[in-house]
Order: sequence, then structure tokens, then C-alpha cells
Amino acid sequence: MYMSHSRTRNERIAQGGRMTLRILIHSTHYLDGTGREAESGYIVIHGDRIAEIGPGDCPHSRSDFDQTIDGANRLVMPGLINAHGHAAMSLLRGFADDMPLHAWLNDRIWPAEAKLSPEDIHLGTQLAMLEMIETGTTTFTDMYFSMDTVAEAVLSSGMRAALGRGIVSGEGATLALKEAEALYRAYHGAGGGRISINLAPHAPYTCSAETLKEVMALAEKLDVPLQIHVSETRKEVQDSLSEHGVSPIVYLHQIGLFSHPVTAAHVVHADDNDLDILAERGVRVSHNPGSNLKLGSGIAPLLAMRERGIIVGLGTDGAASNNKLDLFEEMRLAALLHKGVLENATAIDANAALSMATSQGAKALFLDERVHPDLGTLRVDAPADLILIDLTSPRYFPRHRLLAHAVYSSSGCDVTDVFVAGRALYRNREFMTIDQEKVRYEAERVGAKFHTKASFSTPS
Ligand SMILES: N[C@@H](CCSC[C@H]1O[C@@H](n2cnc3c(=O)[nH]cnc32)[C@H](O)[C@@H]1O)C(=O)O
Ligand SMILES: [Zn+2]
Repeated sequence: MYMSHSRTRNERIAQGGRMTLRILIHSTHYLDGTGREAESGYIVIHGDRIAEIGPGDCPHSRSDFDQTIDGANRLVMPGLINAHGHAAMSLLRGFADDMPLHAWLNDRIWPAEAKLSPEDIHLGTQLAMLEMIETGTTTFTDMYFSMDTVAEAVLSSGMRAALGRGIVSGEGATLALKEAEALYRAYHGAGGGRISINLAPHAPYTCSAETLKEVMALAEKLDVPLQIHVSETRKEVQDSLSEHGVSPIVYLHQIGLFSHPVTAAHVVHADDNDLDILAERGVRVSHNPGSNLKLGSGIAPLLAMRERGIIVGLGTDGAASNNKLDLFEEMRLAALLHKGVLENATAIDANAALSMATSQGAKALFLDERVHPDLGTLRVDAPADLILIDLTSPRYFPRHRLLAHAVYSSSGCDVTDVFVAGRALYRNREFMTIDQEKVRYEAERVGAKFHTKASFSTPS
């Protein structure tokens, strides 16, 4: 049953503490994210939901509202949904660049992450959320550690998130599994349903079959979906072939992982048989073109996945491998990249790109089942997660096709306002829930841990 119909205890508590506002955005343009072209009209937010959306003038008196927003020169659209990432890696932005995944992780990132304290991770998550909010993201997923501090940062930011404690085999695995369960018990449904907890085994090459089986048992017990990195590099596939005799996807299938709801991040190197398995098992995918390009991992078979009916959302991955958290950029990249590679201008059209960054992203994270079936669209009764774009820039003229402009001409820099569950997190380019100055100052201080001469010297 969806939370729209039966509110959880947490949600009632959280709602009880906040006034139920009626907000009108009038005289505006909107894209509802359902595939339709932009309309000129108005939107009413009531509490945490969209109450009305329609073309033309608002029929109600302005005095019926607690707040009215003049939407002239604005485009209202669904908030963007980041389907893969590691938020606190914002602190490692620019720390290890121009390296392939394997060396990047083993030689640079994992040793650096060992130095991150829970306080650092709280800060890094806030830094990432500032960037995500500023560029129009309303929901993100995270796979990291010290996830209780991440959940607290998310709660106070007002963002929506799907969070999983990263699990790798080895000494820490038992503790990580315990933390994963404790995270679920403490935070699933918190913040009026803004937080959903999943399980996050890191990858088939860092988790043994035994660990994956423990994760599956816990997933069964808690009834939660999984997120995992899959088939990101050619090396990963080759290693799997020599170790298990099959591809990572066939291997995970044989183990039974895909009997559970799974979000597979990357899926860059997958053959037809692999894709058939994903389609048949209902595995959902996060496509992360920026990270895949920057790490030199390759280009995922996006069109082949979509043609099989596989649900694909878009992700940035962490800021250490992107190095931005701007989904407008991923949306444009996803469209252009696959048109070019396939020599087919219709491969991913504007509407497909927009839906991957919104409603398909919600589905990729199973939030259609866990939060609301219309998350990522502007439909009546959908959660009021929406953003406003400033249309005054020359790049939005002439305004004949705002759907195309939103995908091909826009930039995260054009976002002026961000609402999640009807609450303003960003108004007229000002952060309402996070102290930006403090986070920037602290990030510089904590970042200094990694700014040793050695970090910057280039190996000869
Ligand atoms: N090592 C953690 C658990 C893993 S969290 C998720 C991990 O994914 C790593 N990561 C980030 N981007 C990628 C990627 O593109 N592929 C694989 N791993 C990644 C990231 O560095 C982080 O350590 C522990 O101490 O318990
Ligand atoms: Zn990742």
C-alpha cells in the first residue's frame, strides 16, 4: 500500500509538526513530466502534495493561499532524481582524477575514505546536497558508510533520499550488515516518508557469494530493495569470466540476487544475454554517463536496455568521479552520447532524457512502490517535489519548445527554486535549510586533510 493512502507513524509525527500550507504558483509555464509539451498555467501545492495543476488562469482567489509565487519567466518541472551516488565523496572532488576505476579506488579513494570521520561524512553529504539542490535535484540515492549521520543530514535538509549502508566482504562485513539493519529500523519512512532505506552490497567483485546471501536474507526479512554496482568496466567482466566462468550479471543471476528488487548501477559492459536477464528479472538500472566517461569505463547500452523495457534512471555517481552533481548535465549527456554513438538522432529524444532524470529515476530506485506511483511527475496527488527554472536567459529564446529547451539548452545554474514535499529548500537562489557559508568553510578545512603535496604530485 502506498504512503499516500496509509501514512506511517513517523509521517504523522513529522506532518504534525508542520503547518499545512497552500501555495499557488501562477502565470507560469510547466512541464508535468508525463511526456506532454510545456503548458502555460498554474500549480497549487497543498501540504506535501500537488493539489491542482492546469492550463490558463487559476480560478481561485489569491487570498485562498498562504503564499503566492509569480511564475512569469519561470518553467516549473518535476524535481530531478539522482539514481546513483556517494554524496560525501564531494570532499574527494579533484583528489584523484584521470585514472581508471580500479586504480582510482584501490590506490587513491579507499585509502582516503579510511580517513573520513562521521563528522566529515555529515559535512560532505551537506556539501553534496547544496550542489544537488542548487542544480534542481530533489531526490537522491546514497551508498556509503556512517549512514546514520547521512540520514540526519538528509532529514534536516528537507531532501528526499533512498539510503543504503555500503557492504563489502571482509573484516567489517558483519558490522556493516548490522548497521544496515539498524539504519532501516531507525530511519525507514522518517521525515514524513522522505527517507527510504535499501541494502547496498557494493559490487560482485567486493562481495563474496556468502556475503551476498546474507544480504539477500536481510532483504527478505526487511522487504527492501538492493542497490549494487554491476558490470562497470571491461576488467570487471574479464575478472568475473576467469573467476566464475560467467559474466557478473549471469553470476548474480545464478546466486539468486535478481529474485529481489535490484537497482544495478552502471551496466556498461553487458551482452544480449545479460540484458535479457535484467529485463526478465525486472532489474532496474542507473545509467551514469558522466562518471563512466570520466573513469574511461565505456558507454552503456542504453538504447538496448530501453528497447527491452528495462527501467533506466540517471545518476551522477560520486563527485570524485564526475566531478559534478548536476543532473541537467547528465540528462543532456545521456541524450547526446547515445545519438552520437548509434548514429541515430532519435535514439534518446528530449522526452526520454527528461523522464530518465525524473519518473524513471523514481522507478529505478523503487520509489514508485515505496513513496508514490507518480513521484517524478507533476500530477494531482503526487508529492510536491518540483523546481523552477529561470527562463530569462537568452538560451531559452525563442520559447517555442520548452521541453527541448529543458533538456538541450538548460543548465543546473538556471534553477531558482526547489520544493520537496511542498517545503521550499531553495527560494530565489537562497538555501533555506542548509547553512551554505558554514559548509563551504568547513569543507575547505576538512578538505585540507587530503591536500597534501603528495596528493597533487603526478606519478612519472
Ligand atoms: N568501503 C565502505 C563500504 C562501501 S561504500 C561505497 C563505496 O563505493 C565506492 N565507489 C564510488 N564510486 C564507485 C564506482 O563508480 N564504482 C565502484 N565503487 C565506487 C566509494 O568509494 C565507496 O567506498 C566501508 O568502509 O564499509
Ligand atoms: Zn558508485
